[in-house]
Amino acid sequence: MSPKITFHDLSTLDADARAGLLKRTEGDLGPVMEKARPIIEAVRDEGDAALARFAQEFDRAPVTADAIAATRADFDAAFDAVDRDMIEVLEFCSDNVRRFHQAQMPEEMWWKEMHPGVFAGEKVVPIDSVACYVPRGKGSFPSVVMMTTIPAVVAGVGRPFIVTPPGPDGKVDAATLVAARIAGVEEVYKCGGAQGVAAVAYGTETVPRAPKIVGPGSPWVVAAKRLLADRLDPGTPAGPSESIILADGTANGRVAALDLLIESEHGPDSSAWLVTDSRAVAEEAIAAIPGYWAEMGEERTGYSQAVLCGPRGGVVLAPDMGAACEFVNDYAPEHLQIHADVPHDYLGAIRNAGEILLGAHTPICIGNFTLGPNAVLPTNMAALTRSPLGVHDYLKTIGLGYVTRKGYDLLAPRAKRFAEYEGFDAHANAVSALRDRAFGNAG
Ligand SMILES: NC(=O)c1ccc[n+]([C@@H]2O[C@H](COP(=O)([O-])OP(=O)(O)OC[C@H]3O[C@@H](n4cnc5c(N)ncnc54)[C@H](O)[C@@H]3O)[C@@H](O)[C@H]2O)c1
Ligand SMILES: N[C@H](CO)Cc1c[nH]c[nH+]1
Ligand SMILES: [Zn+2]
Repeated sequence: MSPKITFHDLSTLDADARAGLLKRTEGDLGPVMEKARPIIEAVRDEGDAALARFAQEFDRAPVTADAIAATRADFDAAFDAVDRDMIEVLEFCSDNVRRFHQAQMPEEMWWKEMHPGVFAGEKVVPIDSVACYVPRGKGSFPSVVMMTTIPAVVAGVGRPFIVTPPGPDGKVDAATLVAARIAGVEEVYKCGGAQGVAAVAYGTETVPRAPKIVGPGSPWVVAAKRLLADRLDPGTPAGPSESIILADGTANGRVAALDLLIESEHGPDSSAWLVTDSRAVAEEAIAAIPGYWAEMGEERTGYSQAVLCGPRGGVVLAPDMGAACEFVNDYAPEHLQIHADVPHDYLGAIRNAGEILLGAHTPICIGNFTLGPNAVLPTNMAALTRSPLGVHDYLKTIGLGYVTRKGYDLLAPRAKRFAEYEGFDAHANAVSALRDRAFGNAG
């Protein structure tokens, strides 16, 4: 018999119980942080030797300290190992991801004439290097290679590279290497988890140090990013996957249930909710789920049941769609899909989500793999303030200014007045008569 799917009627919950539904596993990383600390210190002190030891211990992978980098031969062998149809899929999807991110690129430089002779603007520059974390614990993720490396290449990052756990054969997942070569990135290092993040933060004999790491990961990765945030930019927080399927009374509960299962199968630490104002849709979805579990493998079913029958997933019945949308906004899910005859009607009401996928023909897996927009999205409520991974994560802007003599005459007296108010003598002097004298002008 299938375990009981979690069900909450929002109209019966008090504020504390409602707030409890918003919680993710990332909110409680204390024990993982404690265990990640010595792993980080070992990598800092011992470099590649520690990476090899942790690969053997945590990944059961026979990796040695002199073989942390994937070789050209590994890449070539990967193209032989991956089926031709999968390579075609990787090429097709990579092309969509590339075209989306090319469209996202800002102008290299812009100027605005604020007043006659007063010019202000910005120059956009790629960062020098970046590490792309590609998970490999409860699956392999060539899609994450596409989502992290392609925007880096489009943005023009000088040295993008990949860190990823080795498999039990001591090798990098073959499709990960194929996706990397398609993206134009041929530097891949076999280190994952907290030790992979530490390798990037400190550098080892083999792994180059980088100022930034992007990409999703397990709590080990998230914890290490937090612990090392003063040494490297940890990018958008992207932890265990999470989703909300928002459905109104026009939705087909059986199809909504199929889509609810998508992100529930990532791991027992994921979160996945169906939120609807229709008791009929809720009941139809709950009735359909056991049949879908029967079509899944044992491991994925176990993860999905842990999520949908536990405290971080299931079905939420809202009194109306206004309340349902407000629940979504408070939750700020990584992935949101809207099941409704006219899904666009709800677009205006949603303020907080990593992505909004509209309609029953846009399931989250299409966004994960094939659509083009980035699927590395903010988790754990970071969507309240953060955006999906994109070219902007690999770019920085530098402010620009240029003032002619005519413009100077307009700005200088006001700068002087400001400097006097803030009490900065040199600031004031630099825009006083002293400047004219320094130029050698009379007066
Ligand atoms: N937000 C996104 O865009 C996105 C995309 C894909 C996956 N994800 C999420 O990323 C996560 C991937 O997790 P994963 O486990 O599959 O891969 P992972 O590579 O992130 O984590 C596996 C690594 O964790 C370390 N580890 C595991 N157990 C350990 C232990 N007991 N002690 C020390 N280290 C340990 C090991 O180094 C191992 O290689 C999932 O939670 C998934 O939901 C998110
Ligand atoms: N759902 C993940 C982001 O949360 C992306 C992904 C990759 N593979 C499967 N799913
Ligand atoms: Zn997914």
